[in-house]
Amino acid sequence: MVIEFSKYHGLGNDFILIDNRHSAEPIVTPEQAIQICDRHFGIGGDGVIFALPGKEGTDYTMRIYNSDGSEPEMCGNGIRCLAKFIADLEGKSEVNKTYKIHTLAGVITPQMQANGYVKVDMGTPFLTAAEIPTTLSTAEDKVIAQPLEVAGKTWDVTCVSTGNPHCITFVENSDAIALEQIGTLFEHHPVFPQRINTEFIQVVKPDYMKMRVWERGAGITLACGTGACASVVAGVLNSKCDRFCTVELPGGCLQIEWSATNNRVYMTGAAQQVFQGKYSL
Ligand SMILES: N[C@H](CCC[C@H](N)C(=O)O)C(=O)O
Repeated sequence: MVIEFSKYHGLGNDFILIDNRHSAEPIVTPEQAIQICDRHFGIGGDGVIFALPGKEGTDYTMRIYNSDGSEPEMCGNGIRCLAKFIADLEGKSEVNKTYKIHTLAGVITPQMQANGYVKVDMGTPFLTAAEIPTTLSTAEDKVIAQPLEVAGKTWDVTCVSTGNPHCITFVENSDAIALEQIGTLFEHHPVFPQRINTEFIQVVKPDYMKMRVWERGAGITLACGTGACASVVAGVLNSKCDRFCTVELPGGCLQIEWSATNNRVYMTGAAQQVFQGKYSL
């Protein structure tokens, strides 16, 4: 089977996007997604994203497979890429156009901005141990600055779900973290029954933080949108940052706001198409 695809990235977090509007199920299997994402034997990417028909009153449905074939609930950089992909498919790019996208994390609404960026209402964060999920605290308790032993060191971690699970720890120097060695130890730690995305945050000033990330199902990526949102929520919960914060990732910057008025998180950033092609499965 030959599939047509478009390659997009959000701050270097890169995805293969597939027009799946003619089928209610993804036309590529998780096993095929692993092959497609391989950077030597396939197209190369952090994941595969499908634009499926909308349901329950939404315009489209987003499904995504990580590069290890697992299916996460949501992807922040990915949904900005999807919004751009949809505008390209529909042959129009309307400033302030908002798409209603059905995801496994609920209905998410990306809005096209005049400067070409995309602003996304990411919904409300989930903070109890049961909602992450994690066994680090009792089910109905929040997980804020809790000790977690990883690689012979005790880390103070705060857990936030943005539809997908995140573990955030604040460090003096995010560049000094040996992500290659410890990222997978966090991801597969037994206190995270659905694995975890882990963010290492250096707060430069109250409205500016640096972030590095080890993603569940993808490893080290250049950016993580849901992770940036979760990190600002964790920063506010730990009184380390403002509710409106710039997050600098290796691939670029995102503007994140955790609204004090409606408890929703907003993410604004770029998303770009880099090439299109056909791939033989
Ligand atoms: N690897 C993540 C999904 C992609 C999230 C990230 N790429 C983003 O931009 O939010 C997970 O399994 O939860």
